[in-house]
Amino acid sequence: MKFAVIVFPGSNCDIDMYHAVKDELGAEAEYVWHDAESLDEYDGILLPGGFSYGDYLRSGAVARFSNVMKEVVKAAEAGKPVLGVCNGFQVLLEAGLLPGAMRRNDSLKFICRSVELKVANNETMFSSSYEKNEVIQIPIAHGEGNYYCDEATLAKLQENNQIVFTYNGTNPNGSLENIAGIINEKGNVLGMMPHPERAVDELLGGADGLKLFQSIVKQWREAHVVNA
Ligand SMILES: NC(=O)CC[C@H](N)C(=O)O
Repeated sequence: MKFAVIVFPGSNCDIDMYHAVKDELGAEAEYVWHDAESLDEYDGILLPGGFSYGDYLRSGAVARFSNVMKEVVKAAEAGKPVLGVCNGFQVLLEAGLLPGAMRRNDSLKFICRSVELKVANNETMFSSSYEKNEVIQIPIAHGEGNYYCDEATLAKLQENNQIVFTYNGTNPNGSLENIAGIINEKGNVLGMMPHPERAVDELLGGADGLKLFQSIVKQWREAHVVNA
């Protein structure tokens, strides 16, 4: 399985993302610059965190117009796994690949620390290696992680089981219903504010994020590897 790690001007978690999938997971990975014309050769698309285009206007608002986003939309429509972490999640929201919007943290402060997450849905291609309601430790690092959507959208997210991760205990940013990560209706585009790529090795303080990447590969193998 080969991953593309999309790099925008201002991305700053691309190296962590690459390290997570290449070195810790043992999958193939390549950096792909924002002006790329095609993502056809990749099986999975990763949008890392950072401050794409300086977070001007709103975080993710400029990045969504970059060349590569047409290809990300194409990959999502083709059913490939697309994961957006932090700024990557914000880009997916701005691009309309996920519903809702991101507001500034209710404290109006940038928060960087480890938080507890609950795996609210473990029946997705990104979370199948976790137990249902498993509590995991994953770092956050954001100023705009206060997820918001209107009532009708929230009802739909709940009905379809699209809320994959919630904050457990303290909600660090004021997000609606403690939402930390959501998936699209089709089940192949996940956005989350916490950084699983920063929790892939006990030496880094924890490895709870690794199962997310393992889930993606597991699903891909089941779909692509033909038993002889
Ligand atoms: N780590 C990140 O991706 C930061 C995301 C975004 N720029 C914010 O502050 O909310």
